[in-house]
Amino acid sequence: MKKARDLNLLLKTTRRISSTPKMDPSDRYCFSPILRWNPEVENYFIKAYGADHFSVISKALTRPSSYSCVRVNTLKSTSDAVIEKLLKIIKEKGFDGDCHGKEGPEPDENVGSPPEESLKKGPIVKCHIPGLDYVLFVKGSGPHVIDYGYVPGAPPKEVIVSRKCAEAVLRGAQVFVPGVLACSAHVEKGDTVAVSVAIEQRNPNGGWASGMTRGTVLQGLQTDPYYFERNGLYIGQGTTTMSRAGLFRASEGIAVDMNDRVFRLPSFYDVLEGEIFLQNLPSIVAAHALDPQKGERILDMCAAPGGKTTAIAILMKDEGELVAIDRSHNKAQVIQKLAFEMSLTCITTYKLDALKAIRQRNETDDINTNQSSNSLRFDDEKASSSTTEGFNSDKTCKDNVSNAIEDGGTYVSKADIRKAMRRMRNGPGRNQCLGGRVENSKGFYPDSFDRVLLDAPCSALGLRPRLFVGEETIDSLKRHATYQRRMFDQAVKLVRPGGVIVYSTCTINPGENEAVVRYALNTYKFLSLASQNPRIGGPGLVGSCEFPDGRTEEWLRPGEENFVQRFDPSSSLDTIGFFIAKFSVGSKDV
Ligand SMILES: C[S@@+](CC[C@H](N)C(=O)[O-])C[C@H]1O[C@@H](n2cnc3c(N)ncnc32)[C@H](O)[C@@H]1O
Repeated sequence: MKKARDLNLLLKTTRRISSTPKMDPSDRYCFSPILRWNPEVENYFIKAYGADHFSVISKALTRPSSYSCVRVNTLKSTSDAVIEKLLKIIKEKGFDGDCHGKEGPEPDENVGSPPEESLKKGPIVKCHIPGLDYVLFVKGSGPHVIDYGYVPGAPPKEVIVSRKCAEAVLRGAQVFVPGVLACSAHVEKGDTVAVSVAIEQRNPNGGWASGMTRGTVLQGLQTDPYYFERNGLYIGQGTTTMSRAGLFRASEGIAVDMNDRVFRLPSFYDVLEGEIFLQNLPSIVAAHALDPQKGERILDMCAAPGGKTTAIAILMKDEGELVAIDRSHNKAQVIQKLAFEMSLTCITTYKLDALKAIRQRNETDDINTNQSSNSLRFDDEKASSSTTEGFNSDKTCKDNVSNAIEDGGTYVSKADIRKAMRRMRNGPGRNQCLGGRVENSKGFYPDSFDRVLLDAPCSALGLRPRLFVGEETIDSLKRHATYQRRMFDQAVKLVRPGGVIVYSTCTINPGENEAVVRYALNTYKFLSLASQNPRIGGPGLVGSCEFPDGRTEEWLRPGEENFVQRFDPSSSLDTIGFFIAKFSVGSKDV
């Protein structure tokens, strides 16, 4: 009876509806997004994975993993202590950590495949991979069918948010004012609203746009523009913190306080700061693959926000020198702050373009040195990190400056000494952050690192949840790969013979993964693929792909596939899409 009535409603609607598949209006509230790809990119991925597998990957990308992965700072705490604290937080504050007083969900057996069978035993378990018992999995659940209070003819009040906002909400965030695009008429502060997402649609000139004007008034009826585009795109229910007028007048703040989301994942934002770090499992595995050792000099070439940097520092037991660079000053500050919070002192952070990371041996501008590794340590790091320790006399400053010079065994100009003393006296100034000032660097000498991690900027086509990926074209994917090769060239120069390079990305694109490995092996005969520990990802792609323009992209050759790790978002590990390759560096004379 209800179905017949709803069908009648459907039939009464406009021309637009006749081209839309008919569905029960209440079905529109079941979360079932379809990822839209650029057609050429879709064809390319279908060639790589096969149509069926690619469709499963595509679907997995629209959902978050069914668990959160927490890395314990073992220099400050233990897994057991953290489990105890997190369980207490969940009990006191509710599962989303937002103090709504909600109970955590009962373990739900139908939420995909968690990484460990043992997740069924409770909401938090230790990772069973040998050496990774400091990694904790906190179980989430979903997709849930939320009762939005749909009544035919009297639809629930609604808020439509931007796609980026929705992706964040699915990961546990609130709806912030800038993310709100449209809202029902007569919404008041404290109203319960159904939250859905406006996703980019193809427009007549071939581009993509959500086409929604901010401030649109929704009736919630099928005559609303965008009504049908949002079938299956409802992401949760929340309470408005302001009226409709306020939502579009304000420029910041929480707009909708989410009460329920289609995926319930623990949000440990701002919880146990310095003691834990929320990080994807493959990223932690990448730090292990690098196999950093105490006392070594290691470079993290694209380090912000510092997730892998801090994981590496902990594996080094905070002994040695870990140089973390990022092109963006603000992002480099985030690394510095994180290192400070985690009490990691072996990390030196610089703002530096990795493409200009090589410093020639004859460069003498303001520092002369005959040793390769520590030349920038005094002026960039020691002086500034000392600043945070609160030196208050010129004598102390001078002593520290002198010690720093002696430590590094380098010549430092008087101007540098004056600058360092000023910094120590004055404390943090402009551009400084918790953890000290982030300096620019002039680069590093060739062969000056034992190990290099190149966690390259990429198309990020492995990150989850993604609700739209149509912006990536074959050309844009090619540009990412070109950039990665140029970065790899720098990594090869900076690592010493006998050293190690780990290359990683968070994309499923073989052009940025296997094809970069092929480039590396073809170009640098002294590189060889090395085995990784742990190895929990799947094998790499072997073969090649021909593009319509005649270009051929070569991937791995038989025998190479088991040296790399490919994390498939649709696999039972239920991680983001990720790729890791490890290279041993032989003698560069060959
Ligand atoms: C994939 S993210 C790195 C994530 C990081 N490794 C982590 O685990 O937290 C890539 C980073 O590369 C940085 N980046 C992009 N181009 C760069 C360049 N030319 N030099 C240095 N950093 C660059 C970006 O600012 C971004 O922070």
